[in-house]
Amino acid sequence: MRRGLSYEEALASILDSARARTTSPIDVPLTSALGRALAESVVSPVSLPPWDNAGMDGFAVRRDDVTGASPDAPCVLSVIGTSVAGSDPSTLPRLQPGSAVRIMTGAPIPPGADVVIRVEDTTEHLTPSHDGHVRIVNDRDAQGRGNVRPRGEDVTRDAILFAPGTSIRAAHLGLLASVGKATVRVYRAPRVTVLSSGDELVPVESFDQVLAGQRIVSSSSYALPALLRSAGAEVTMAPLVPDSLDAMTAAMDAAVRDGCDLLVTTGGVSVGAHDYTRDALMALGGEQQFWRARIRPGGPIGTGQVRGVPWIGLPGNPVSTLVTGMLFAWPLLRQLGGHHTTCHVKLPVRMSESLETPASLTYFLRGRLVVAHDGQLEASSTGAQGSNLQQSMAHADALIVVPETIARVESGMMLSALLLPDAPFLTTA
Ligand SMILES: Nc1nc2c(c(=O)[nH]1)N[C@H]1C(S)=C(S)[C@@H](COP(=O)(O)OP(=O)(O)OC[C@H]3O[C@@H](n4cnc5c(N)ncnc54)[C@H](O)[C@@H]3O)O[C@H]1N2
Ligand code: MOO
Repeated sequence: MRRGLSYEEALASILDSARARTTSPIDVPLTSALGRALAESVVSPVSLPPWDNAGMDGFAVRRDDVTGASPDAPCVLSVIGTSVAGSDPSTLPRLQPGSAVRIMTGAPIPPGADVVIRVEDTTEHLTPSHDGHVRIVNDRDAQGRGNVRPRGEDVTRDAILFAPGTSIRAAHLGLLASVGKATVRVYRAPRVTVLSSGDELVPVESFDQVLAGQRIVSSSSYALPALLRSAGAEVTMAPLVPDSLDAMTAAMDAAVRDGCDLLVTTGGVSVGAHDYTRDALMALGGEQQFWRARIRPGGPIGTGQVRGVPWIGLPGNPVSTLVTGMLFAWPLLRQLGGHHTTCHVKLPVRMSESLETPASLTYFLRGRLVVAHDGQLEASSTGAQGSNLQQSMAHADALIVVPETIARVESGMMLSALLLPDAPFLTTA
């Protein structure tokens, strides 16, 4: 019997049920916009560059004057002015035949000029003359564009520069600044509250109880918020919840009352006598959307909504929590935050080892990636893969996706891998 949804069905179900739920647009100063998604179309009121300008330091000249110049037959022009970055283009002299204007990179091209000869191709470079003339000894810059960067080459005035849903990265900040966006309309960061349950769990500050042999640290209270923040979310980690229906119900109720865009629970979602999460959802009048997916780790994942707030119940084993947090909560938070792109980076990888995998389940193998000698990305498992083994995740760069149809991975087989959102740099074999 097939238990639960496939990975693809589960992801589609989670994203589809929250399509209309992007956070509200807010205006923020440009410097606070990094990592957010645009909630407006950005139209540029200016052309960039704003004027035809030089791509090299040198001399603005007329193409006809300099064509044919060589060390044996230098072209001698009289220098009638200088254009520096910041010069007012309307005050520059017009080039007549036989004249040149000294020019710096980025400075406006004077009228009449159509080529910039780099300074290295003049005798000015090594032996500056003081007779008001420049000697051009090479005409290679007179070919093609002639080191002239045309007005509007980068950005056309009145054109749409970015569409809503664009994720704002470093380069976007630069362009937004260049077109005058001191304030940007973005989707507010989605707020997610994380509730972790389990009588055995303590915060790291209570490590004495771990040493006394009675408790374990709630590692997911540290790992999961970090992962979810990498999706652009504001994460509130609620106090640890004891294993009781009343405690879980009260904690979920408080989280939703306090206001959040997504409620994530960890643990208590399987079939144990103390697994109260789904009962608490029901006690609050919530709805379960699905429970269980045909994946490992993370099979007992549950989703639904409580008082209109989407809920994802991540299984408690710490690796299952992180894997399902990455596979399902991360893309949902991207979508809630208005990002057009919600998926992880998917890379083709060649397996460098053979291993058995569970049949009829999509298996997310924690993998290390290296660039092999032939330039291909090569993947291997990080070792023992139990969903309680945190090292399997800590040493991973990616989740290698082994589809339901594959029961044995052979060395050399091509698979795809989802890069962890905070993956370290890839090494070379
Ligand atoms: N009879 C069955 N037993 C289990 C099944 C099943 O289908 N039938 N599924 C197994 C799978 S798969 C998983 S995953 C777990 C999920 O169980 P829960 O979500 O109910 O999680 P808990 O029972 O609360 O905890 C499981 C495990 O993880 C540790 N844990 C929990 N929270 C944390 C935390 N915040 N930080 C660190 N470690 C945590 C907890 O101590 C348990 O060891 O169920 C299997 N069982
Ligand atoms: O969800 Mo479980 O991860 O297979 O231990």
